[in-house]
Amino acid sequence: MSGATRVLVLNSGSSSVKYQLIDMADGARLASGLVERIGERQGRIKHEPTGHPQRERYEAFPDHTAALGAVADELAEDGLGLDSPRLAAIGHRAVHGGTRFTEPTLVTDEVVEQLRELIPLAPLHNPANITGIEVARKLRPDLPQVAVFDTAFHAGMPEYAARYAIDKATADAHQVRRYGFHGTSHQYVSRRTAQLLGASPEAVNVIVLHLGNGASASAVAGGRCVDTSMGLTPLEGLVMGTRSGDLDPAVVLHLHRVGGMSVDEIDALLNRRSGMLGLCGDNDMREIGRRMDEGDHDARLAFDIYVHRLRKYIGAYYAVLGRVDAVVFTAGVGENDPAVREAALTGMDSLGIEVDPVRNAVRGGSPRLISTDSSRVKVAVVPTDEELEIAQQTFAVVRRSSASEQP
Ligand SMILES: Nc1ncnc2c1ncn2[C@@H]1O[C@H](COP(=O)(O)OP(=O)(O)O)[C@@H](O)[C@H]1O
Ligand SMILES: CC(=O)OP(=O)(O)O
Ligand SMILES: [Mg+2]
Repeated sequence: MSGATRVLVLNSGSSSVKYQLIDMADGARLASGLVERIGERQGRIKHEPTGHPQRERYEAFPDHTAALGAVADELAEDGLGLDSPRLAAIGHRAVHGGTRFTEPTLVTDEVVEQLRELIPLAPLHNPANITGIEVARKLRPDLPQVAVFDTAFHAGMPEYAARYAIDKATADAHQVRRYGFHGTSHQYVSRRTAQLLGASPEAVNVIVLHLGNGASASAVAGGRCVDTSMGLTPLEGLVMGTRSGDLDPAVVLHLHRVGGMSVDEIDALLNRRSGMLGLCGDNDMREIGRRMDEGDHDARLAFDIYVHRLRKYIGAYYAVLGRVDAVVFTAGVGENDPAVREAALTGMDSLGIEVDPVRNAVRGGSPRLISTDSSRVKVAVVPTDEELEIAQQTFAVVRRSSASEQP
């Protein structure tokens, strides 16, 4: 591996692939990009070679194999192709690791098989992750591939937070427990927040609100996750773009028994046609904001439901942590939507949380405080970087395994 210090990270989602090529010798990002709308009539690839103009192309990517082929071609065009001897490894986001995977893991046939077995618990995510791994292994069979799991950061949650209050034997027989997701983001953002506060991660308690298409909250005490809002699958918790989040489990039984819906229909309803999309017909918060400005009632109500759920989790995790040093917003909505941030925290002065409206309105791409100077609890916006975190964890695995191979 001598001289090979670059890591390619692939974050394969249900209809997109995000990627970054990072040189771990100096942390330099050499290229990054995004393939969107895979499987649709027209997709898009946006490729940004660092220091050079970005390239954007519209074309159909029928599946993830085609999308990853396009990523490889774009990288090759900048002399950063997958055949480069400087590439040390490919790191993959893997969403559900079950009870088996709680650490970044070198990919083998057996690991892929286990990921396949976990598909029922992450139906929107694990299939795409597996395709990403398979394509990358075909392109560079000689290269270490590392899977970094969304569930890993939450694996150390106390058992009282991880267990559901159902019959113990049944839960154990089917590995029914709360796993939590977006862990790479919660880990990265909580650590970055500590840095922003000038403290060590061990010294701070933070509530992280990862609000993207999928959304989750976590309570992080001294660098360790003590509770998180997603559960057995990425369906529990906050209201999301297309997912319902929390509901009375009897809703499922009712829709089946009385509504006559099949289990698969209910699954599709709750995962793909609920959340903001189900409530108002749009799942993009930008569009919802525009509609609210025009006085649209459904958009307003959807926003209020979204915010109400968020406030409940903030209150709950405040109580779980006891002392909160910071509330931090991240991911697409959290980083870009001042209206959500303000609505989520308004009226919490008695909890020591005061948002500064001017700071909150400022747009920017770097970690920043948006609380007033007198706010006892700091409020921050910290852009997440799951790809950087995956690259670091991937490189650490590769270095460890090559060190252990030395005679
Ligand atoms: N400027 C913005 N204002 C409000 N919401 C935004 C803005 N930009 C992006 N978003 C929201 O972020 C979401 C995507 O977040 P992201 O973290 O990229 O999601 P994912 O990684 O789950 O695909 C979009 O669906 C949209 O709702
Ligand atoms: C786990 C999850 O919900 O991921 P995403 O937000 O990428 O959909
Ligand atoms: Mg995401």
